[in-house]
Amino acid sequence: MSKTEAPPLYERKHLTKIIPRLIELTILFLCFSLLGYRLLHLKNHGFIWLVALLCESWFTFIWIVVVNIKWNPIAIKTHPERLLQRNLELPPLDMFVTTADPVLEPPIITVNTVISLLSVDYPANKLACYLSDDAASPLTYFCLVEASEFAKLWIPFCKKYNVPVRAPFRYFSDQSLFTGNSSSEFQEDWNTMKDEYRRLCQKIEEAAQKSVPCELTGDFAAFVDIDKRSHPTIIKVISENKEGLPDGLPPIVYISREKRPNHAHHFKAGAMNVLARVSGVMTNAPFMLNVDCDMFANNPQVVLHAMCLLLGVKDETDCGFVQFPQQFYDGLKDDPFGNQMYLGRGLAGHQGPLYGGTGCFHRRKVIYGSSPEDKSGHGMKAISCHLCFVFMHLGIMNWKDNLFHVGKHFLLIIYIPLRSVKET
Ligand SMILES: O=c1ccn([C@@H]2O[C@H](COP(=O)(O)OP(=O)(O)O[C@H]3O[C@H](CO)[C@@H](O)[C@H](O)[C@H]3O)[C@@H](O)[C@H]2O)c(=O)[nH]1
Ligand SMILES: [Mn+2]
Repeated sequence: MSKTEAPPLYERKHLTKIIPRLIELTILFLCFSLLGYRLLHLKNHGFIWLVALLCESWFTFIWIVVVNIKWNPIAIKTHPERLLQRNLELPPLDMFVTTADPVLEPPIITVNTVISLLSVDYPANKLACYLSDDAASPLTYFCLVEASEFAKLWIPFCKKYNVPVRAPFRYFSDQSLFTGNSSSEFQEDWNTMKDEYRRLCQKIEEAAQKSVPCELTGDFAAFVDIDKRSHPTIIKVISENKEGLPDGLPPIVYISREKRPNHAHHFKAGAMNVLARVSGVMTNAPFMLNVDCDMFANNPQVVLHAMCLLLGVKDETDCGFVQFPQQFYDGLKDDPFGNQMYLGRGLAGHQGPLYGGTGCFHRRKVIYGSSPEDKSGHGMKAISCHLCFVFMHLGIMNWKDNLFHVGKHFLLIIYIPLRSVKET
């Protein structure tokens, strides 16, 4: 089958339903009727009716906007199986995780985020994971080293049994995720993995109790007497996958960027810039994923889904970034505060909602501010100093974004750190 005849990697589906449309039109009709009624009888009533008329006019205007947005909802369906059938060489991806405080963001959470990314269904020799630690914490580095050891066992286990959720804390806490397989071999492997994970948690807990997790010598020497507000850059390569094994452990790099008290560090945006710059020198993948440290990839095929869009568009300028919606893990029953309500559904026709700051795959070129027309790679601008500038680049340079959801892919873990509870 020639390339042009290959089935598309994604499809746009119209979600239009007649009944919701009729309801929206009825409400609009009622709004206009009310406005007409107010206008006709305005003379007979006083100031109050005028105020009511203004309020109702505003509501009607908002409703017209809402009906416009919802008129032709479109969702995107991706086909990762078709991507795999094409036998293409999949493009490399650099994955970024940011963390800022090992107390407010416990390392076991960050470690789960990293492990869920390392074990996605994607060739390991095409992946690299970079962790930015704004606290320059030896504890975070220690935990990352331990996590890499655990991941060497966890990744083959996940791939062998096609584990549906690759964040171990979540996998081991939900029985429905592993009751399907009753073979004795699986049971044995499962028990081994559970023990390994328990051991990892224990090591991390014990390290967190101490003032320093281990002796600050050798690889840890960079952390001796470190002041998290003023220190030089620390970059540590934890694993490399030198043999380029597709089933091995992807490269893992720890980064704590330079900080000086008289230099604004721009919080997460500053960290993202450093991640983009360091990865540009080390692996320079054409695509980048950024995830907060309190989230995990809820679907092992998340990268393949994103690639369906990034590779499936006719022209790369049609898709600058692909973002996934977030869902809160362990939300309250019946969601009384509407935390899980997702308002972006169907917005693909409008290029999706605004960039949410996490769970997002970018083309590297977009972040560098390179114009879509500039195929030569010349004219690269300095990386913007705040990630919000990504929007501006997208707008100015005519890149487009894409919202994509097949189920919820990035789950946010809610936890209330004890310190904050006491403080409030
Ligand atoms: O100096 C800092 C401060 C924060 N972070 C990291 O940035 C991420 C998000 O910070 P957080 O305090 O958790 O912000 P939230 O309000 O929970 O996050 C939402 O809002 C942010 C913008 O305000 C976005 O950047 C996030 O992606 C989005 O999830 C976390 O991974 C932090 O570790 C840093 O790396 N360095
Ligand atoms: Mn957060």
